[in-house]
Amino acid sequence: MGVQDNKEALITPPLLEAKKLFHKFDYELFKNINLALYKKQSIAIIGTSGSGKSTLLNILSSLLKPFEGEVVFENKSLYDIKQKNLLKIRREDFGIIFQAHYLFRGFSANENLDIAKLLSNEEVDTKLLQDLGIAHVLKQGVGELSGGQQQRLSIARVLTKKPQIIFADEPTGNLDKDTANMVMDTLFNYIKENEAGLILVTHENDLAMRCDKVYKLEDKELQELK
Ligand SMILES: Nc1ncnc2c1ncn2[C@@H]1O[C@H](COP(=O)(O)OP(=O)(O)OP(=O)(O)O)[C@@H](O)[C@H]1O
Repeated sequence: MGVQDNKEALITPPLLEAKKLFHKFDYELFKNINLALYKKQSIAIIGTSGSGKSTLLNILSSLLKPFEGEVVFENKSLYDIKQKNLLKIRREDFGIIFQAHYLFRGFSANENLDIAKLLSNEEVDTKLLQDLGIAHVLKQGVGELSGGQQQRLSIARVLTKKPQIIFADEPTGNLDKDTANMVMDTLFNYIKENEAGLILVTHENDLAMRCDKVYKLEDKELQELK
């Protein structure tokens, strides 16, 4: 964050806030997790395999309820929001990009984007498709696309609905380094242009370091690295 952004952070409430999150399965996974995401800000979470990064992202994105603590969106705890409204937030405000992308395989790339267009009343941004390097494959069936092209199509679909917060779990996992950087550029541009925020889970330290803030999930707690 620049000086100007820091000033802004002081007067603008966070887009999303995690307060004292504690989660366990058969054993304690993490505790005392606090973080705040502001508009135009990107946060990376790194950590060894099994440290609980995906679980934390599931909690932050409302898909999983923590054992203790709360996630606050627009000044309200997610757990005080009625189910119907929570579904609306998930559909409209949260853009969730996971490793396994849920594209409709019997349909073309274009038809997959039409679905996002219909659900959100937003137009598909052709520049976005060019930036992601998939503008030329729109007529092809999803099954004919490479894994990396499918991944980028699923990112385009999520961005088309213009979410306020992008939650991305290894969004560049199938991509070579240059393409991964291109996808990250697109995500960074998106959050700046749309005053949105990004929370990224990744194994790639280089990609993480491109974010404004970097945390490591280690010894069951979030350590701030940047
Ligand atoms: N629903 C569940 N029930 C029980 N244990 C679970 C569940 N989900 C995850 N775990 C366990 O919690 C631990 C953390 O998993 P998680 O996927 O959050 O880690 P991660 O840091 O994202 O790992 P990776 O980098 O390998 O994807 C793992 O030991 C996993 O087996």
